[in-house]
Order: sequence, then C-alpha cells, then structure tokens
Amino acid sequence: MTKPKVLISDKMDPNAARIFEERGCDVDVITGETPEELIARIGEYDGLAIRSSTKVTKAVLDAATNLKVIGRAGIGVDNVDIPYASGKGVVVMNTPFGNSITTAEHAIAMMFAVARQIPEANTRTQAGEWPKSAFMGVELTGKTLGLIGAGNIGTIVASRALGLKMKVVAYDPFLTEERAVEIGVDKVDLETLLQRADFITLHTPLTDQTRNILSRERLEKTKPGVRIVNCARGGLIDESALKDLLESGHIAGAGLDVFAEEPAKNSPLFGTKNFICTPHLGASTTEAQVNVALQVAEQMADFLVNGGVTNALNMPSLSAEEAPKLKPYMKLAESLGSLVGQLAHGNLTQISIEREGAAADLNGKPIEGAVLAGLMKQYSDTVNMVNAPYLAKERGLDVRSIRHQREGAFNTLLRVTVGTSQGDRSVAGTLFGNDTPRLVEIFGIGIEAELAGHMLYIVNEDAPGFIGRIGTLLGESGINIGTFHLGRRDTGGEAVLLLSVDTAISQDVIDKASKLEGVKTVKALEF
Ligand SMILES: NC(=O)c1ccc[n+]([C@@H]2O[C@H](COP(=O)([O-])OP(=O)(O)OC[C@H]3O[C@@H](n4cnc5c(N)ncnc54)[C@H](O)[C@@H]3O)[C@@H](O)[C@H]2O)c1
Ligand SMILES: O=C(O)[C@H](O)COP(=O)(O)O
Repeated sequence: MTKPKVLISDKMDPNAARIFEERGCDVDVITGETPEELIARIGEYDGLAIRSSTKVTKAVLDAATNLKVIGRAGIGVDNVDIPYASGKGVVVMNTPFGNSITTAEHAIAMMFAVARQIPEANTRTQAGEWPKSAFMGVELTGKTLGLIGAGNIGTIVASRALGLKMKVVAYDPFLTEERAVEIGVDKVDLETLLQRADFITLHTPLTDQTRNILSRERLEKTKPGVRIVNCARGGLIDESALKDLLESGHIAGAGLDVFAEEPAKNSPLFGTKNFICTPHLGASTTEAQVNVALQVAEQMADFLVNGGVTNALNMPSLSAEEAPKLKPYMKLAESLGSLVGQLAHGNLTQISIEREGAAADLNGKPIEGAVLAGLMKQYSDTVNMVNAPYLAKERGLDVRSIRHQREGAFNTLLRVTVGTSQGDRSVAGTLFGNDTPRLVEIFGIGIEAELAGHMLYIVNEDAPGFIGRIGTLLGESGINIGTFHLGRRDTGGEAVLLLSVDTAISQDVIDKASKLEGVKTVKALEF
C-alpha cells in the first residue's frame, strides 16, 4: 500500500513530522511558500498540516486533487474555506484545546500590561529616563471584566480573572444560565457588558456574526476609561474607531495580539497612545506548540491510515476504535444508498436511514454519510461521505436517521427508504459473520445478495421458464453470470432477479431483456 503523503506548510514543532513518519505517512516540511508555489505543489498530497499563515483558498483546494484532510495545529480556522473544502470532500480538523491555556494566559498578561503600561515603562526605563511619575496604573482587583465569548479560552480567562478577584460578566449567545453559574460569571447581553465592563476581552471565532462585533457604535457605548484586549481575531474590532477613541481618551488602553490584516506591518494603530500589541503570539509557548503539533499529526495520521475522525469541523467524529467496527457497515450503507439511488425513479424528496438490532448502538452519523454518498454518486463523481450531507442539503433532501431498539429477523439491520414523487421505496441489508454486507430486502421482497460489480436487476412475473430465457439471452450475448439471486412477493406474483455478471451490460441486452415474456423492469446496476 502506498503511504499517505502529508505537507506541513507552516512552522510547526518538529514532533509533528516525527509522528507522521512513525504513523506510516511520508511527510514534507516546506514553509513560507507563496500561494502560487503552494498551488503548484499541493496536488501530490493527501494531507495538509497548517497553522494560521497558510491560506487554504478555493484556488488551493481546486489544485488539491488528492487532498483528503486539512489539519490546523491550533484553533482558528478562518484561514480555511471550510464550505468549499466540504464541497470537495476534504475533512478539516483543528486541535481545539492544545493552546487554550496558553492563549488565556496571554490575554491575562495583556490585561496587566495595559493596566500598568509595562511595555512603555520598560522602553523608557531602559532608555535611561527613570520615568517614575509618568505612569499611574490601575488595579485589576474589584474591577469588572467583560468577556465576549465564553468558550474554552473565555472560560479559562474567567477562572484566572476570578482568581484575581475581578467580577466577570459574559456575553455569549450559546452560554446557558447553568453553565454561567458553573463558571462563576454573570450572563449578560452585549449592551450591558459594554456599560459595565472596566476591561473587555474577546474570545470568539471570526464569523459573519462576530465580524466587527466591537464596531465604532459599540465602542462609543463602552464605559469611559475601559481597557480592551483582543487575543482572538483581528476582524472583531473596528481598528480605526479604536484608534480614535484611544486618542480621545475614552478608551484608556488597548492590547491587541491580532489584527484585521496580518502580518500587520504598518497598522495605523502603531504609535497610538496607550496602545500595545504582540505579533499573534497568543499560542506561542513551548507547551502549546508541542501540544498542537502532536495532536494534529496524531489526528491526521489516524484519519489517513485508519479512517478515525477526531475534531473534524465538517464531519462527525469517529474513533480509531469505532472505525474498524463501522467499516463493513459503511460499505453496506453505501451499497444500499447506491441501490436506491439507481433504482428509485422520480424526484427524491426524503430519505430515512433506520438502524435496528446491533446497528442501533453504532454511531449513526458516519453511516448516514455513507448512505448519502452512495445515493449522491448518481449525481456527482466527486462525492464522498464528507461532502454528501452538504450536497443532499443543497438539493433539499430531507434526511432522517431512525434507531430501533427492537430486534427483527436479523441481529443487525440497516434499512434505507427514499420518498419519491411516486411513493416510498425501501431496501434493507445486514452483515453476515459481522463483516460481510448482504442485501436482504428490496422493495418489500426478501432476497439475499451481495451488491458488487456489474449487476442486472429484473422485476418479472413469477412464472415457469423465465430463468431459462434470461440465462439463454445472457449466454448468447457472451455475458457470464457470477451469482444469481431470486426473491418473490408471493407465488405467481411479482419476482425480483438480481444477477452479478462479469462484464458491463450493454443497452442492447437490456432492451432484449425488457422484451422477454413476463418482464416488467430491467436495469443495469454498478457497485
Ligand atoms: N491569538 C491566538 O494566538 C489565538 C490562539 C487560540 C485561539 N484564538 C482565537 O480564539 C478564538 C476562541 O477560541 P476558543 O477555543 O475559546 O473557541 P470556542 O469555540 O471554545 O469558544 C468560542 C465561543 O465564542 C462564542 N460565540 C460564537 N459566536 C458568538 C457571538 N456572535 N457573540 C458572542 N460569542 C460568540 C461561542 O458560543 C463559544 O462559546 C478562536 O476561534 C481563535 O480565533 C487565538
Ligand atoms: O487560532 C489559533 O490557534 C491561534 O490563532 C494560533 O495561531 P498560530 O498557530 O498561527 O500561532
């Protein structure tokens, strides 16, 4: 088996390359390339490991013809076009906890630095000025900290601030009252936070909802003398308004680790009074960098080598332990999806995926992805279980997952039912010996068949002589039959014949089969 190939395109702790190699991947570390250079190179890689410098744009993804996974050694993924990556079937992962303590500590350090003007005091002292009377700071004790975003980092900042005897108020639409009590903060709306906070610190991702969350209008509503820290993302604050309000003295100090445009080499904020900054150093400690490098390499190698999915932003998680157990189910799910996709006529409006017996205890999301991938293969060559749910959504397909505790005739069963403009059509399958997928029911008729390779599906009237006629037709057409499966609704009623054959079946043979006595439907299937 050829080894998966990974490119590390940003500066990363060397542990990442070591782990990739130990886990059976070939790895290249090539940092600092231009977008054009990356585009020229990316086609040969299965995995791309990045930090915040590499911008994974549509153009990069279009050139990434072999890419299966992007791993972000860190948290923020606003440098990756995730919807486009999802559409291309590329998994995007991050390492959500590896640098959170480090970044929270940086935010606290910035708060102290702003409160006591440490950078400027340091510069002037070292210049020989001894400017003791030029600096008068404020205490953090007893002050109110306004937290915008109370996720992993915000929560750590809150706990450190509470330790410093600050009061903490938090604005986060996804923070529940219970969680707010648990972490010791007051949940407030944004207006209240702006009015009450002596210090404001931001800890949200950059999204369409959070972009410019501290707009000029909101900055003007802050308490006079407020100090603001941003160690999250640059686009969260209106930088020009921040400059004006620092100059007017309404804002007493600001500490930014991140800028709307990075690298920030000529920011208008540079030189503004009471303004301090660092060059996106939030995650830059030895501990955090080792954490995220190890984690991203483990996660990506696990995915590329074993199919395990951890911390993916566009796909459900799947542990390395679950992956081998789910593998035969994924095969079965994809075949069933493909079968209904090939057989159902009319516009598909709804699909339900039922799991029964042992299958009911499994992680349903990957199975759902595999069914949809099988189904959507009729419409797209590049579909896989990552992008299939997105394609299904785009087409307005209503997807339902149902889990039955009951045990039926099979100890494990997957059933896929599609609602078409002509009514519901359902197929079901099981695993023989825990790992061999088998179709056991097609449109209400019991049958037992492996779905593989070239197949011929025929619905006919159950009557003597039919099997001989179809055997003769295929024989005369030079088509060798591999396996032969029969099922019928009742004696003399509707019967189903599923044949696997060694070569693709031509339209001419299908037309001839359709004309045989008693035949209702003929369809060539491919798995
Ligand atoms: N400076 C650095 O080097 C550095 C390092 C790590 C992370 N970060 C940034 O910090 C961000 C936060 O990291 P995290 O680990 O805490 O993420 P997280 O996902 O755990 O928390 C983000 C929080 O923001 C909240 N949120 C989302 N939309 C919001 C909105 N409109 N208003 C208010 N709150 C909203 C979410 O509910 C969530 O609780 C990351 O997205 C990343 O951009 C920066
Ligand atoms: O989102 C993050 O994890 C931080 O912004 C860190 O970015 P970096 O890996 O480029 O330091």
